[in-house]
Amino acid sequence: MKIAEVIVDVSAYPVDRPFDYSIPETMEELIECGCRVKVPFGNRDILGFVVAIKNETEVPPDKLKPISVLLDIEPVLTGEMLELAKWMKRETISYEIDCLQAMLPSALRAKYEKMVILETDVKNLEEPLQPFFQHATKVDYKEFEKDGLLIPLKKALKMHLLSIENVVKQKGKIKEVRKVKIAADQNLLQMIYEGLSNRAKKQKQLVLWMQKHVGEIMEPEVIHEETTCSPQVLQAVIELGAAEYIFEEVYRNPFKKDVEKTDFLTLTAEQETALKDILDAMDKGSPETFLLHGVTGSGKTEVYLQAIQHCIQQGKEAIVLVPEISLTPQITNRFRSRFGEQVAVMHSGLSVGEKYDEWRKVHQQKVKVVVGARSAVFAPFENVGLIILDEEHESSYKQEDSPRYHARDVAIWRGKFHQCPVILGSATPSLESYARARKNVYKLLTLKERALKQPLPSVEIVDMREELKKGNRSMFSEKLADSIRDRLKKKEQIVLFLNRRGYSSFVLCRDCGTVMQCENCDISLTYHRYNEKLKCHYCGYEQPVPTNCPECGSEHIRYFGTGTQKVEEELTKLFPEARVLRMDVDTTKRKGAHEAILEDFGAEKADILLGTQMIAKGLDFPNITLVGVLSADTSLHLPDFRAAERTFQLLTQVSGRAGRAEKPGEVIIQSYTPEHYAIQFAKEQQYEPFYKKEMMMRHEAAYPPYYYIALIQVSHEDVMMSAEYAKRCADYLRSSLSFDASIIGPTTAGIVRLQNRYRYQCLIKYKIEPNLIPTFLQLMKIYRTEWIKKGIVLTIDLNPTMI
Ligand SMILES: Nc1ncnc2c1ncn2[C@@H]1O[C@H](COP(=O)(O)OP(=O)(O)OP(=O)(O)O)[C@@H](O)[C@H]1O
Ligand SMILES: [Zn+2]
Repeated sequence: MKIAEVIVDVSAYPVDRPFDYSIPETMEELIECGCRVKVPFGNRDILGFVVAIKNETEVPPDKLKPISVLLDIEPVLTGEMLELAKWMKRETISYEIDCLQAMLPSALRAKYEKMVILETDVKNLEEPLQPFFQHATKVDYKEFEKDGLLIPLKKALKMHLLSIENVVKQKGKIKEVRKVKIAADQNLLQMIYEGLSNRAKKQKQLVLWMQKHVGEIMEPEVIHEETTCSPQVLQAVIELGAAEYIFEEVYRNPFKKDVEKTDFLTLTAEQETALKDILDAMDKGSPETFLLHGVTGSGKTEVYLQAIQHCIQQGKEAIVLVPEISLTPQITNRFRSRFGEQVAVMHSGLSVGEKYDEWRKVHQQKVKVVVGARSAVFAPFENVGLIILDEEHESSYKQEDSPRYHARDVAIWRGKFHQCPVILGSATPSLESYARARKNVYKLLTLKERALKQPLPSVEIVDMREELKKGNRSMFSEKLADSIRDRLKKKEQIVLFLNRRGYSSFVLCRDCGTVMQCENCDISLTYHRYNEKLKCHYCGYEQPVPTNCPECGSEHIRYFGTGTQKVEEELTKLFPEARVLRMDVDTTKRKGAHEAILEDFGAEKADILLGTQMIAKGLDFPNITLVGVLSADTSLHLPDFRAAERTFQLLTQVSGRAGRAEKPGEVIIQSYTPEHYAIQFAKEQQYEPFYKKEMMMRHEAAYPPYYYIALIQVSHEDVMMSAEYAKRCADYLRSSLSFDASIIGPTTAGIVRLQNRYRYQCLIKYKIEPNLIPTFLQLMKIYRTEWIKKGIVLTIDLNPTMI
């Protein structure tokens, strides 16, 4: 008898290990490692992944249960992925099941119909399969199941004569998906909530959750995933009127337009040198990591493109990672215009079905290149020849939820597995990567000049304190206003960058100084003009703007700070002739909106592009000659040791949008702390001096890259419980770790109360600590077996990107 080791889908189980199940005879020829199955666990059937197949087990025969259902006859995960999950689980202290799930598109977690598609001439099929495809090219998988033809089907799949497609719902040529639209009326939801009896606990929970997502449209799978409610519970709540089903058309081709082919550019000498080293590593099959440090506009992308070309010529595949925020059509089109149909794109803007389609192209080896955000690092290619992380310094490469992996680490692991090089590219590398490059752990490649030899833009810093003294209370300094006027006259384009969102950052009572706060979090609420409400950006809580101060009753309520909407208003007042496009979370909510705004700006349908972080990266428009940074300081004063680094990176990146073609660029940075070194070095646009200064600061404070850090966070609804268990946690760490590791805390977290939970944390700094992982695993075990029952939530984040 054959035995399967199965990782089961219960991530709250104290022991994280595979369980043995017997393989029923009917499945023996069909089952493989990487297939999903249903297995009995406790008193129900749950999902699991087969991670190994063996002949023996220590489980006594009367305890051994058989696999109930085989979900895939083609494995969804490769052997590489199963191995990677084992590594990730230890590296990030998470459940193996969470690692495995993170590698798959969410469509595989949803309900779908499986169809078998004919990929060849019917005659090439084995005889028993032929009748199915005499009159159809698409046949329901269930037919084969019913007729016991899974074995020949599997064979045909292996030979790529057939393929399997998962379909959400089909009607004619258009694919429709069913979505859930949550009621837009907060009061209605509240009434439904209050009307539910306390015994309907799950339904109450769901309605409570819906109150934070008023009016939103979501896929039911997303709701199930986020709330763990069953379809029955959702159905019941929909019947009560808290939400309704709507149908949306889904165009399964995520590319709206075809792109024209572009040719390879003749490389500059610097690009040539960099490329040569990369190609050498590819030819030698050497898993080297390169850090491609190139100033903005130096043509890093062209180097990637030519390296990918070489990779394809070698018959291998390439993975390109881009931060979600800059995964714009501009970027993806540059890859599509070179490699056409050989490119798949993966990002969060796609629907569940589209994501799945793209993933399947990769899984079935129909494409050679994947361009995507963080999770595309798991693209199931089997013959990877090159992995690229563009803008490698971006914090979005680190996943903030379990499994807390960094795409850079996963990329390097895969590079070793496939014996292929990894390129980390940036104009402003993270300190960690640059330090590694200086120690020759990574190989440093440098592009010092812009591709067309254009000079970097000139940068001027305006001291906003002086403006105030002069009596200028506007958001625009005289200098910036003059320059904007000048460009409008010359019909050149302007980018204005604001590191904020919403209309006003916060609302304050002028008499007593009370700032309107979220009910659930220790965070001030943000005013949103489009619905005239105050909103919490952390938990989604919303309330109307009070007419009187809740503390002192005063009517003197004032809006503070500047958001993009407010800037836009002032812009139209100052420059009524200017055509302004605003790009922030509010204007890009609708699918494709991002794309449309950039397209309009590219077609010069607007003079000014005003936006948040979204516009700092990747934009490559020749007519932009002025970049204005309205307030450089906002990211500088965050309580995080990377605040200066982030500010420097942001300012350098956004400055780099100016003067990329023939016309020279100008950058104006407004600041209330112009003397700060991050701002001064950004003015020089010199990475090296900034790096040296910042390394000194990190050295003094014993922070990365000199030390590693790990962050343990404990939270509970009761502040005393949270404090108590955080202390137990710190005590445990102190008793288990060596003297080389310093443990700071427990202290309260930056935001103490979030979503009604009080948060404490311990920070661990260490250089070499052999006991670290075993200690964490042990701590996790204590948590999972005991503390979790008391309502404690404990998370461990190794190398956190934000603290
Ligand atoms: N060898 C070359 N010859 C001519 N033009 C080039 C060459 N290399 C790049 N370019 C052009 O220079 C511009 C900047 O290149 P690219 O966007 O690749 O730079 P980058 O380093 O990725 O920039 P950033 O980091 O600012 O996004 C692009 O318009 C690109 O087409
Ligand atoms: Zn909140």
